[in-house]
Amino acid sequence: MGETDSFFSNKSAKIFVAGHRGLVVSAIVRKLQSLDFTNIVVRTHADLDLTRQAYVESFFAAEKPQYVVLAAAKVGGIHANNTYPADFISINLQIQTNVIDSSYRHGVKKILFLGSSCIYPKFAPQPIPENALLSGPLEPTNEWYAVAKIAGIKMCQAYRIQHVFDAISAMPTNLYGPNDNFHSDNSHVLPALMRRFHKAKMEGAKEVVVWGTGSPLREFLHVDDLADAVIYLMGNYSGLDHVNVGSGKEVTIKELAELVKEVVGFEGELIWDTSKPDGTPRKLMDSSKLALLGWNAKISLKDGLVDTYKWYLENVKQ
Ligand SMILES: NC(=O)C1=CN([C@@H]2O[C@H](COP(=O)(O)OP(=O)(O)OC[C@H]3O[C@@H](n4cnc5c(N)ncnc54)[C@H](OP(=O)(O)O)[C@@H]3O)[C@@H](O)[C@H]2O)C=CC1
Ligand SMILES: C[C@H]1O[C@H](OP(=O)(O)OP(=O)(O)OC[C@H]2O[C@@H](n3cnc4c(=O)[nH]c(N)nc43)[C@H](O)[C@@H]2O)[C@@H](O)[C@@H](O)C1=O
Repeated sequence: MGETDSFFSNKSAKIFVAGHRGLVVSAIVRKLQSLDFTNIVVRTHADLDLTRQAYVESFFAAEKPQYVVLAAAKVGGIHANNTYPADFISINLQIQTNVIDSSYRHGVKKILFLGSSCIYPKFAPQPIPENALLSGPLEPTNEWYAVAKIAGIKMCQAYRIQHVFDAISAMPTNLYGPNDNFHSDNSHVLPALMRRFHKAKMEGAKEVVVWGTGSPLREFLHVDDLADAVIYLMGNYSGLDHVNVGSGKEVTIKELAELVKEVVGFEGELIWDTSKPDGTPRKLMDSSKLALLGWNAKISLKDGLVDTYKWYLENVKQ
């Protein structure tokens, strides 16, 4: 354990990337393929339900992956988190417990667990350092998901301490890009607004409704940058503590809405629905630990939005 260069030296090592149709996993698979990794194992949710411990055990016994990236999860925006708290806590606890434990039991050399910036207290110091974890109350709209993710970090740490198992955790900020979830209500803000502005443009609507006050600040990272960071950490980090992964740039939701509106080419007005929750007021992460390890984000929000809208037009049924 602690040997960090072997990941890049064996391009035929078997890597299980859990959650393969998702935003993050599809980007990680693209990144691994671009680096000539040849033995990437994926399973659809229908083929392998990761909440079922016996199925997960059988899968690991049969496939014996050498590396695991765990990005399968129950994921959604502020409305989904607030509406389905039981799903967000129970599904995520089950998936991560099954996958981390089976990885250890079946001799996986290294696992990376993906958490989220929502693990931090609602009023954490800004930018948020890794050691702000468990220093205050969570944001109520996503505390169930956050508690599951915090348990994932602690499980990786506990297995490292007790079993000398190379389990690391990365905490991404709000992500976006190709293969995002563009659902009208359950998605995150960026794909939700892209879809709503596009629909309004096509229908010649004069107004688009945006949730909340527009004042919360969010940090966005393109999923290709996140995939690059994840692979970088697989090859260059083997520590007990989790690592923040952000772009270092934040915008208000109002600024984001104006930018998405411009990229999509919608020319009407924004109407703010203040009956909808704002969520946490600000969550800019301090990603200096990752910068010290040698990694920084490359894709600007404007370029990332243009790329994502192009993908949306080519791939999402209008
Ligand atoms: N998107 C974001 O802004 C952020 C995401 N993250 C984290 O990144 C990771 C990936 O998120 P993201 O790609 O956005 O999410 P997606 O919803 O796009 O992808 C998650 C994937 O997990 C699969 N999955 C869910 N439940 C199960 C299950 N029981 N068995 C097998 N597969 C399952 C989903 O399949 P299906 O759709 O069929 O259920 C889906 O393919 C998650 O850990 C998330 O917490 C962290 C910070 C921000
Ligand atoms: C990644 C992260 O994602 C979630 O937390 P969140 O950052 O609050 O995410 P969000 O993208 O849903 O909202 C951001 C802001 O945007 C506003 N907003 C405006 N209009 C729409 C809109 O149409 N849809 C949505 N979803 N939000 C909107 C919304 O009111 C809020 O102020 C959690 O799942 C959390 O667990 C998590 O990990």
